Amino acid sequence: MGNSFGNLFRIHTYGESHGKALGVIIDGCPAGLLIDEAFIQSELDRRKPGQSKITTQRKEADEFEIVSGVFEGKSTGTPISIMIRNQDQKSKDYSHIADKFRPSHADYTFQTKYGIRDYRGGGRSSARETVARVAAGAVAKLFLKHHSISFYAYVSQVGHLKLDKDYTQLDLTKIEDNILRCPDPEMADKMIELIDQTRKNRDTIGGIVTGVIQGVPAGLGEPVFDKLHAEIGKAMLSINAVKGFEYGSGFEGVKLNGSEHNDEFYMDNNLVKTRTNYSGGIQGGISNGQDIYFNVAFKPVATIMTDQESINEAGDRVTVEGKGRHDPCVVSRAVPIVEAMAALVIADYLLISETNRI
Ligand SMILES: C=C(O[C@@H]1CC(C(=O)O)=C[C@@H](OP(=O)(O)O)[C@H]1O)C(=O)O
Repeated sequence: MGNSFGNLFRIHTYGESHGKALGVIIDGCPAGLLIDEAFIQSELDRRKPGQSKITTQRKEADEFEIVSGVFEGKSTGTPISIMIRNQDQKSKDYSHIADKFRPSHADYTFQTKYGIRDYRGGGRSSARETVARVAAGAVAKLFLKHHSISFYAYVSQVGHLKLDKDYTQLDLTKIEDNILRCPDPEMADKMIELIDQTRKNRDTIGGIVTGVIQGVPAGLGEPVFDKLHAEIGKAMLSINAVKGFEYGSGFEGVKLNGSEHNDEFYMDNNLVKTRTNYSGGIQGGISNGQDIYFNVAFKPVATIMTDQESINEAGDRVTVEGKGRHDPCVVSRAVPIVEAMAALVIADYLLISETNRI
């Protein structure tokens, strides 16, 4: 359990941070899809470690190998397996925590659940697992391009520094213009400086990634337990370090009255539209054709470069040294991960929606 995601467009990921390789098996991708390998690599490059001064300095090319499911450049309808080999593990950085529990990491809970754990780089609990999700998400995006569905994500907050514009007021073509992936250049500079200063202080900081999905037709989503926003929420909350999810008006919406919050319908030629979009493109758990937008909150990375008090497996009081190569803030590399998880949900729900009616 727990290593698979999705129903009809279904992924199964495998691998550990310091093992031989990580990867994904995608089951249910429709046949005949042109598998653009350059696009998959460009998506992996957006997530890979070592890409800037505000990320971990572990150097991984994250080049991939398609092992199955593709013939003459197209999907065959059989499971697509994509593998990414690890190259730059430094497992000795982790020998000091072999029997210690790092504060706010997954060490204690993995040890308690399984009675054994690969402590090297956090093993399976490492955010390196998300390389497999981004590879699968790239395939989902290729499929969804045929349906004119597009995905954007960007950094909207770092620590207390928050954009005061929403996605409709920002130029989303500017997201990749800076190492942080924040479309407001002035704010990006301030946020990068804050992350860099935090890194120099041997500490870490959190932030928010905003996601936007455009072009989703009305009618995607299941009515009761598998509401579209519930599935997007699960997808986002399954990403390492995520502590919060909200969509549409979210938590701020409680400040409005119904008279302000209701999204009035109108006809724009033959298209049904709403004058506002507090619903975030989903009503009754089903997409209504308007933009879907949401926020994902990432905690400060648990590994800090200072000593911390903790306990070992025997329950003795110990000091955990802060060392190794880690991200001072994950949000810049989380942007493609958020897009990938959103694409996986929409690909899955699009296929499900085709089974809803005769
Ligand atoms: C390698 C990646 O990020 C890693 C995520 C991570 C963790 O504990 O989550 C710990 C570090 O790995 P290591 O100490 O093994 O070098 C990060 O560099 C990646 O995302 O590809």
